[in-house]
Amino acid sequence: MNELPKYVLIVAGGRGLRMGEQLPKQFIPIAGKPVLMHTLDAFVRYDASVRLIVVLPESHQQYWQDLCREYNFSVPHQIATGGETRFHSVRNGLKLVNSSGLVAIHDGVRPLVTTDVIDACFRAAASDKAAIPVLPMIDSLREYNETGSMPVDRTRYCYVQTPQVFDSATVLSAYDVPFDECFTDDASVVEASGHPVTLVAGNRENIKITTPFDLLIAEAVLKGRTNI
Ligand SMILES: Nc1ccn([C@@H]2O[C@H](COP(=O)(O)OP(=O)(O)OP(=O)(O)O)[C@@H](O)[C@H]2O)c(=O)n1
Ligand SMILES: C[C@](O)(CO)[C@H](O)COP(=O)(O)O
Repeated sequence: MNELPKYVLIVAGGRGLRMGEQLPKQFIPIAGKPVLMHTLDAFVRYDASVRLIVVLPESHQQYWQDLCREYNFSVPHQIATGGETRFHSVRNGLKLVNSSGLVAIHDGVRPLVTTDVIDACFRAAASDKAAIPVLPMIDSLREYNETGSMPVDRTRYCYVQTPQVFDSATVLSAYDVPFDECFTDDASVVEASGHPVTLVAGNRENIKITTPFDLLIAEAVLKGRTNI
């Protein structure tokens, strides 16, 4: 892969309402440190030269600085301020991308992302300009209709994960638009700008911590990993 600068934009500007805790989930400690520190560590393990940008709620920026001191967390990173939705948080973070290169956008609450998945996404984006990790559906699927519901062909659908990696010019111009409710991830923004997105294999461990159950799973997986 040619050595373009690699930016990693970690979005952690949300409030974690579905977790039902006062403290936003990205700051909750699991397996010895806050979720967000595990996430940053995963990217540094992949490549220590990545340029990290972390998007945080304005209300918790001092809190994060205090946490970094408390945990002696010294991974270099820039801070951007979160917005009303994930889209707005990403857009704020992208303002700190100041040279051409590749930009990975990753949920701060996906701390179990593996080096293999990060590498596969960067490699695919280096050739295709836009790449995202996906997983096949495991369970049977049904679709609601007017009369009830009906089974659908699960092979036509997939789960979408992060990191979603893009050529910087492609993602910067894609995000220069007003917010649309259809923008549930970065791939949807880039595709709306007319650029196709390449799908690469994700990893089942790479869950997004959303509910208290996810926190238990994430902690168990982290504790089970022997190499960190
Ligand atoms: N305004 C927002 C909303 C979300 N995110 C981030 O986007 C990621 C995925 O979003 P989600 O899991 O939906 O997080 P929250 O919005 O915090 O959760 P909830 O929807 O339960 O409130 C998280 O790392 C979250 O911090 C963000 O940076 N800014
Ligand atoms: C970006 C994402 O992680 C892809 O699965 C997801 O869209 C994040 O937000 P959501 O609110 O949980 O859909």
